Amino acid sequence: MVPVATEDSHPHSQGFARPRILVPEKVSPDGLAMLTPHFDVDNVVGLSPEELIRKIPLYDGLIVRSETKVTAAVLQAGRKLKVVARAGVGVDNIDVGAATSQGVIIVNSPAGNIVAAAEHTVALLLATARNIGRADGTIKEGKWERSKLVGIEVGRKTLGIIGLGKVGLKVARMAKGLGMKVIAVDPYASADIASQEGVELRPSLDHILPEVDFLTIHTPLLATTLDLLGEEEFKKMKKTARVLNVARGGVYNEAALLKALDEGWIAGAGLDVFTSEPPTADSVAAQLTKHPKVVATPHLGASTVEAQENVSMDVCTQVLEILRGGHPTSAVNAPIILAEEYRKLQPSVELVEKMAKLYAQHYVGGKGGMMGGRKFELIYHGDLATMPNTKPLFAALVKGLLASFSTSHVNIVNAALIAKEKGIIVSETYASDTKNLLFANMVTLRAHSNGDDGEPVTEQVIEGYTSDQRGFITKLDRFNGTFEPDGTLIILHNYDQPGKIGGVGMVLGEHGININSMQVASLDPSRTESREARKRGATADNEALMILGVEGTVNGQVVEDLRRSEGVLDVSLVRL
Ligand SMILES: NC(=O)C1=CN([C@@H]2O[C@H](COP(=O)(O)OP(=O)(O)OC[C@H]3O[C@@H](n4cnc5c(N)ncnc54)[C@H](O)[C@@H]3O)[C@@H](O)[C@H]2O)C=CC1
Ligand SMILES: O=C(O)C(=O)COP(=O)(O)O
Repeated sequence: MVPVATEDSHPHSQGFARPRILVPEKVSPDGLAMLTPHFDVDNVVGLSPEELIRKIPLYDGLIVRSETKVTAAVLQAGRKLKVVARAGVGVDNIDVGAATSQGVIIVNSPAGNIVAAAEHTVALLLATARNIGRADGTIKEGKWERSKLVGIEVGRKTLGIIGLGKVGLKVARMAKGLGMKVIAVDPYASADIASQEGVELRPSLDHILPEVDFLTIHTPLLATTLDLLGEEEFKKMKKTARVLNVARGGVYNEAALLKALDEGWIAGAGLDVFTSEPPTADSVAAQLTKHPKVVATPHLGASTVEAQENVSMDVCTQVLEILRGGHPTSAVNAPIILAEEYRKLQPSVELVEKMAKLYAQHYVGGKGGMMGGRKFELIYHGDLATMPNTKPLFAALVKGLLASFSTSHVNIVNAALIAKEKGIIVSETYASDTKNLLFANMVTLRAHSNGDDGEPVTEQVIEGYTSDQRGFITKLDRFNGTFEPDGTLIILHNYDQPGKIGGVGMVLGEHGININSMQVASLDPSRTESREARKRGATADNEALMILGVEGTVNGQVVEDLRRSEGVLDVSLVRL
């Protein structure tokens, strides 16, 4: 069992806290066990909406099923929240829009419980056909009612399916196995797949309603599917027809359904889901659950041991990934990046973030520069230029640029929005220069900004590549030289004269700073001088950059002392 903790008793509430995850519903321990070695997981069931809002500010992650309403207020209170995981399919209990604008990633398990949902649909199909609910109820009361409970067969009958998605298709296959004819409506379904499964796709509801003996609906609950079937539609059906709902309460208008049953427009219903769960006393939903023509279950579609293990593993894997800085495999509000793609992109994602941090600290930070209004171009070369999804690289750029200027939590969900808010303009170019490339994954960052006089545009360039999961920078503006962007770097712009290294070493030694690595980048022979360099008259081939990887406390005084050293033109301190 996962340990339960309250905010007061929490073992980490005093010191450095590990990320915390709140699980306010019953979620299978299989997945949670993956999280407990890394995070503090609090499985606290039965929180009221107010209690949830009070608790949520402490948490980095939230894992829910269908009972917890993740409202805009909950998301707003969850200042640390990075991910909300839905251990299941439907996210209609989560305010996805509010999450997106706050950069909170919503993940779900799109396929973990679809077999369970389809099997439950078939269970309700047979239960409504054979009066299983009433038979069970009366026999438990000591009655032996046979003549009142004569059912119908499903074989050779027609099943109508609205929504031929993952669950709908599985139901179709099972129904075919029961010898049923299956017809369906789904504006987005593949006609090929439908015909392969022996399902007739029809153009509209009117083309199935009069014909079906059973009707089942498997769409998500959306504005377009709310009240999809009302009085008018029920009246078009056979009086012997039975309807099923293992999707969401509200796709059938509940009041219309109650009337259709009472008036005898249809013969029965098998219902797993309701507009309020549990149905509030005297609500239409409550009346439906008690109706003699209804077989009702308390939202059990996904409640099998197997489905719960699947969804728990699916979402916990993603939560682990996200809270460690990686990407989900099935984000509801973020571009999906496949695991395979992720492995290929991740080193470049790290490189781009570091290039952006380097840019921000070397060219902007400490120089009174403004990030807003700058234009950036990310140019992908070689294999990178063929990646179908470069959104993570775009996000890495925004994250790196803002890291030293803002506490905004940038991710692939909100990167474009935040860049826009900060006035940063980013474009992406997929270069076709595969020939003569030294490395398979190269990326160039070009920045355009206003010069010191606020007028024409100066361009800075940072170029790099990844190899063997490591990132390297090969070009910094007019200078070529390869170095690994890692740790604390001092970048010295100096005249390329003998004795320079010794002088710099002495200054650093006086401050007790060790040099771990050193690279000299020399002027690119094919360069064109920047406008500033031209202004300085520094067109001779006697400039260089010295990039020092250092260890120790590098404060403003160190930078000042280095700047005063002879032959040094400029110094910047970069922490990556
Ligand atoms: N009762 C339960 O415990 C469970 C319920 N569900 C619910 O089942 C539903 C379906 O899930 P999946 O099959 O995984 O979704 P899916 O996304 O694979 O399929 C939904 C299908 O509905 C179609 N659709 C959307 N609007 C439509 C419309 N107006 N008319 C006809 N078709 C329309 C879509 O084109 C899509 O093919 C979801 O609402 C989900 O929450 C899923 C699992 C368990
Ligand atoms: O996955 C879905 O959409 C479901 O409806 C399952 O809901 P549950 O996780 O059982 O509360």
